[in-house]
Amino acid sequence: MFGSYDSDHVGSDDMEAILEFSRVQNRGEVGVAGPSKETAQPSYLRKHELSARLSALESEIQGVDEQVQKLKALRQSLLAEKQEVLRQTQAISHAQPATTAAINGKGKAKTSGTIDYAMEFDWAPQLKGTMKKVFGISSFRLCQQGGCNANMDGRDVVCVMPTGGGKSLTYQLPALLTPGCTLVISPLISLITDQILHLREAGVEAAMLTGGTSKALANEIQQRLTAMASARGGGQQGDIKLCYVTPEKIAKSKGFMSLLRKLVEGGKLARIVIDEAHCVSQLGHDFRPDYKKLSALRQFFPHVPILALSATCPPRVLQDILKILHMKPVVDGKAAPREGTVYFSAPLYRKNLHYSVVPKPSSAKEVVSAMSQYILQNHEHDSGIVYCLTKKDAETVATSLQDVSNGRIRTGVYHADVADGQKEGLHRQWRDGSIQVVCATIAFGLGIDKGNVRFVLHHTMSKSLDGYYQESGRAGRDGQDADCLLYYRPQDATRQSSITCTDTDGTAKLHDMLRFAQDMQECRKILFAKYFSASSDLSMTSWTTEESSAMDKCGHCDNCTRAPETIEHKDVTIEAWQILKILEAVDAQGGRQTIAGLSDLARGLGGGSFEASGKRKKSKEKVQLDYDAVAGGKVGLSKDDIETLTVQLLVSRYLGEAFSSTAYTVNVYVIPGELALRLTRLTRAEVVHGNGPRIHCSFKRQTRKGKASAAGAGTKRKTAARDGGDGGDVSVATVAGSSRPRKRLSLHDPVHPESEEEEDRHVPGLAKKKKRLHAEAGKEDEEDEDFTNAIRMVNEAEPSDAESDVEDGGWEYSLRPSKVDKQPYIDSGVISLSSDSD
Ligand SMILES: Nc1ncnc2c1ncn2[C@@H]1O[C@H](COP(=O)(O)OP(=O)(O)OP(=O)(O)O)[C@@H](O)[C@H]1O
Repeated sequence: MFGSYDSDHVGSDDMEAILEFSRVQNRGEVGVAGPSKETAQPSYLRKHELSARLSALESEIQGVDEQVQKLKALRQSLLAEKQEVLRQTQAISHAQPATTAAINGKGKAKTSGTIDYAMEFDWAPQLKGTMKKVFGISSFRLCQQGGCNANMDGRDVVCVMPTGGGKSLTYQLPALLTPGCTLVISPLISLITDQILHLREAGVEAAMLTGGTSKALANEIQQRLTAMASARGGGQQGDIKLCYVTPEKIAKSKGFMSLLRKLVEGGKLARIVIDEAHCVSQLGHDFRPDYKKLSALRQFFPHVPILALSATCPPRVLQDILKILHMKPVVDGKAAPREGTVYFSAPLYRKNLHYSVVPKPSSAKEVVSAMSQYILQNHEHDSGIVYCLTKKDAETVATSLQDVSNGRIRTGVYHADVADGQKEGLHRQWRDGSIQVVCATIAFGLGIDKGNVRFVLHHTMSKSLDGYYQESGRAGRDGQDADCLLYYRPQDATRQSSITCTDTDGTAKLHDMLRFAQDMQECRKILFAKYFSASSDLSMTSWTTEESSAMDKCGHCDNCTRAPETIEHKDVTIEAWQILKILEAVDAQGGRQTIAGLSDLARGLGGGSFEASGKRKKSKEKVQLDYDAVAGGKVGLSKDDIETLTVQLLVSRYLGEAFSSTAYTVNVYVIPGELALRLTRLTRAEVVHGNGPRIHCSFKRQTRKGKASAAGAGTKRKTAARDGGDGGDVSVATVAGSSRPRKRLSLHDPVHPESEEEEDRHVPGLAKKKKRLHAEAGKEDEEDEDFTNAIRMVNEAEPSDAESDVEDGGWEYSLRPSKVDKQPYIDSGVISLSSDSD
């Protein structure tokens, strides 16, 4: 070692080092490892040695890193293989391949190599046994059996069933029969809470992890899931069979994702259920950004089956769901090849729901009396819901219903401002029957799972037909008969308009709702079918059932069973022309009219004058309307008929709306619409001679022998449908869902004089008549005052309703979008406009 030095290059430093080295050697310390080495070794040697050690270590670490990478890759592939083996094991132990199934007579193959999941499989006894034992349900409905079978077979599934159809069972039942935990992603905490409540009542181990779960409880649940993940073998006592989370948990919690990974690695994540799956798609109206992030699930856990559930899923939304969730194209659930997402859909039409639109009296008291009478006479001991427009309405209706029925109807209130504890209490009492009727805003419903709701009344119509379908759909979820009554009066159009006015899409939707409410001819089922096929590209076949095609009448809604003499369908082109002319004159003077105000003015109430103000006048002044010059006389229709016609003209664009907002209110006025000129450019004589478009409208009429009772509507329909009759007035009817005879019910349909002339006959004496008209005008002014207050109230209440009706403010539940640019969907409705003579 010493000799290896080149003496020519030895300097004084080196010499010192050499001497030092010799001294150390003499002490026999060279090569001795230990603390003294560092000081003893010459620094140049130490440098060399350390650098050699460093590179050796680095190279070793690099080698280890490479091995770690390789081992990680090996682990991943082993895990994937394990998942596949688990899946196959499950499939082999449960599903019958088509050929075997055919031999067994179960799960018969429709065509070679495909599986009919709608048939019975080997696990049928367990499915049915558990369904009965745990959920108390004896038979499957719609596509539940198919959904369960495909789920049990470890397939990816998309299941589209109407609201209340029973989608939950399609995953809850398989969750109980397969090892591991089923993860359910659901949009609302209230919905999750309700499901958990039900499952626990049924003795099922279910848990929820949401932003609202306390830290202690979340820790406990996570520990239980971790223990499940690492436990060997199949199910253990106390395993969490269903774990519900909101999409935010998946999108934002890394800890939860790593917990899921552990479950997957332990083979304990049985399936992932995505409820309200249409929320992943931006093409759907209910898009939620956090739902979109669910796409990560398939990327992270490629072998865990996914079940996507929705109440309505138009084709383009379905395609989007499949793409975002990385699911394969759909295959028919009744002839499914081994590859692909098994697809099931059930008709949207629910034949146990009996729809009626009933006239809504003009005074608030009368509305509540009508409802009370309806409930006591048709559903005295049944549970129901009354949907109201505002929180204030819900409270008032609840109190008044209880008062007017002398406490026989026990009511509760539910809206966004009700404290959580109270909501839970209400829920409990409603379920156990101590509260009979819940008066609520739209905050109540999504996820409210009470099967035996026998009636849903709408105190004010919904703001869209989607909303109405969904809200009314909360009736009869147990499949038994239930009534859906919409209390409608044209003035409610204004109340709703004041809320939806900022949104063009909202206005279009409201007009669709109004067309439905005003229609007194077309079957309600067909109206729904047409609307949904036009607004959501949903095939009409969604409304086809085993018994009838989409375009067959239901035979039991109000329009199918209406006695012909209870409506009058007539040509009202002249009256429409008059209304438009009067409005034109008002508009020319800078005046404004509400629906109610226009109706009064058209009939000559208030002395036939109107307030001219606005931009064109400096101050408010009364202008006397010259009826003969402007419109060839007053309009000879009753107040209600004019309002009905006004709404028809509104939804068919002969009239438009103008809004004027103050800090607290939005006032809604009717103005000449884009089509108004089609009529107003003509003279009265031309219209009389049949020039221009013709306008027909249906009006409710009372019969002499009996009255078209709101209270008896559902019953009458059912009797008619059963007897194959025409739904004519009957004196004895039966209660929904029973054959118990019931007394004929009284009417809440307000008396409508058909014209001033007829009114004259009923009220002899002009002075008397004038007195009454003025009194009426005064009363109506009062109503307007109330109405303005109501709008004020709406505007105060609605924003918070809208925000807090649903969790995670800003997200509002509705079934599907509607296309703004679509033309009105009703082609045979109340109004018919013919331009042949134009
Ligand atoms: N086969 C069945 N027979 C009788 N009742 C059933 C059946 N399946 C489910 N139900 C009941 O129907 C009701 C609605 O079920 P579920 O909550 O699953 O509906 P859903 O399709 O999820 O509705 P939504 O879309 O409104 O949430 C529940 O009360 C449930 O117990």
